[in-house]
Amino acid sequence: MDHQVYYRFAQTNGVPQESKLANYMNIQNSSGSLHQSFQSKLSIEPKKPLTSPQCVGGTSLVSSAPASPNIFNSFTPTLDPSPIRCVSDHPENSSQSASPNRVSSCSPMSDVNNIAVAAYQENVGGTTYFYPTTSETCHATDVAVNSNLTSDYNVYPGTPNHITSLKAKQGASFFISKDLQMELMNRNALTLMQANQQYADLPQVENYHELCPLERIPSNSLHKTHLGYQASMYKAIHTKTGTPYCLRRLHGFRLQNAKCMVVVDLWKNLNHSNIVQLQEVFTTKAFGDNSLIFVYDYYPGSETLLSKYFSSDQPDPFAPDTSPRPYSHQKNSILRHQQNNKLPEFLIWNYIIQLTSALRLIHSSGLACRSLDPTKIIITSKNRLRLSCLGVMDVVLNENSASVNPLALVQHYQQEDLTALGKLVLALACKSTVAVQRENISTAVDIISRSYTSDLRNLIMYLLSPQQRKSITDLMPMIGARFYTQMDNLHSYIEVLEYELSKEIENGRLFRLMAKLGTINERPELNMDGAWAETGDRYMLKLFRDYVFHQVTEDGRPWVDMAHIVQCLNKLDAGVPEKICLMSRDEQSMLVVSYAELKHCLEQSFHEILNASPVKKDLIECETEKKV
Ligand SMILES: Nc1ncnc2c1ncn2[C@@H]1O[C@H](COP(=O)(O)OP(=O)(O)OP(=O)(O)O)[C@@H](O)[C@H]1O
Repeated sequence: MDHQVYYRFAQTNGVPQESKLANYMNIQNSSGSLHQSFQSKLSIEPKKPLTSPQCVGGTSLVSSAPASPNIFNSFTPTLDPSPIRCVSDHPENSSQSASPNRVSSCSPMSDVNNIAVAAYQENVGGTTYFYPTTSETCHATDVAVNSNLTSDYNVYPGTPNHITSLKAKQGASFFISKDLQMELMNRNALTLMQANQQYADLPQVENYHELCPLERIPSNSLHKTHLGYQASMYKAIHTKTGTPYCLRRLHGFRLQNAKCMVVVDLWKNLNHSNIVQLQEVFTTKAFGDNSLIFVYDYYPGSETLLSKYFSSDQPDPFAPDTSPRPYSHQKNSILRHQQNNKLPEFLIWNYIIQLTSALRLIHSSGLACRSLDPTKIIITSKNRLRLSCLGVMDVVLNENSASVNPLALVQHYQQEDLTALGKLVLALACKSTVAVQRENISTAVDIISRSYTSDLRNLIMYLLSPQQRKSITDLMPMIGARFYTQMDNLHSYIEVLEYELSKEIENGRLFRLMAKLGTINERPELNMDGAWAETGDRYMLKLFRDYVFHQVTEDGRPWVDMAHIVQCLNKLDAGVPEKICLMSRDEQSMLVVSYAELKHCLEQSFHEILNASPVKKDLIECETEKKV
């Protein structure tokens, strides 16, 4: 089959693009598809002109790679294998030396992001080549690496060394890791979750709608929690911002006075990574009663420490043994249970660090938690703990009477917090909530002395000792160097997340590019022009779309290669001077075109669409306005 090869430059108008811009050569190709044998035939082109350095504005991209049409072989994973050197403009370069072969009709390649690329053409053996003009060519001696030179495109920076081992484990990918993806998607799904039919009649409460219970709402009002008040939890969406929140409702609660709102304001200002932030507190009759609502940040997929570690499925080893077995027998079974189920010590210290960190802020703000309980601490992924019920006790008990010294009261509650922390750590170490009951404490401490370090035991003993006046700051030396381990783990995890994020930034960039391509390709009409998408610049982009996405093997089967797609899009985004060969669908014509030209076509065509569009929005608009 005969193919006509056209070298196209700048002349983007005219229908079709195959208007003869240059001489052509005929190439025999048996299959007609874009495959290697065809490519090898094309690479017979003389190398000399094609390897000449090409200067883009003040920056020269000196490439040793042949610029011959390269189809399958060009799918190497790097953007451009050639070394890229930044060359400053040299006065000598600006004088254009005329060459007999250079035709004055050569049109400078039009502005690509303000980068003018001029060109001349030359006929070698019947094939026309286009080169940058002398003014643009730069001598190697002029090369001066200018570190301040900024480009309008990003080059994929590779993977940081410390991530590579992890990457090797996970398997390199263009996308965010599967585990993280699943986790985030799961959270999204939970955030979008809607109440089923049973709760369809839940009202809108002030600015919060789409209420969805986070636990079964007990129909029995005798099911009391929170100091005698029935309580329920909902996810709700803020009507104005669309942000999800968590509402804790106390049923049938009448607020006597508004003094407690002073403390509420203190809680609202408390911001810490281990605290569920309180947003607001209000009363409502929307449920048909007097309800008190506490609005907190919503953390999808969280569960309480109680449900995570103290499952009711397993019998508690510390539960009173009614059988007539000797005490030693029960102690042995507790030991066995503890050995089989015990939490790793580093995890317990991890929790201690998080909880003490939150308590430190709370106490130093003149407040007390008062709900340090496994049911009021939520845990999300990566063992992140958060105190989830802050401020409720202060409002419900509302002890702001004149007779009470508020400072003394807070100090008392802070001491209670520390005792509660000791019990919590003991319960976690024994995996038993019954272990913290007064009669079990000595057995429990004995048990943990056998399983954990003396540091952990000492911390628990300190917190549970009734005599001393304790302080949260006393715990810091007890935690000691474990802080550094925790920090190191956190920093490593941040680096992993940043690496995952950087991949998605690249994907976002390519998505915007594809959004532009998709907006242009196959558009039925623009400004009453039904042939718009099939002519001029758009025709080039259509062929490019085929080149990127519709490659086939020699025998016509689809060739799906992500690396090829990503590489082509990256080169398009960068507008590199590398040329590719595009073929019309009827296989009668081929066009040799550079990515820089294609990028220009894309920008031009997209602008045409934007200019005709009444609404210019979101990503595409941002992207476009940034570049214009
Ligand atoms: N801020 C929050 N974001 C998301 N889910 C939360 C949040 N706070 C609590 N939850 C979830 O709501 C559910 C109920 O929480 P709650 O604090 O009422 O615990 P509980 O074990 O039911 O305690 P109680 O028996 O005292 O009501 C739990 O599954 C918990 O994980």
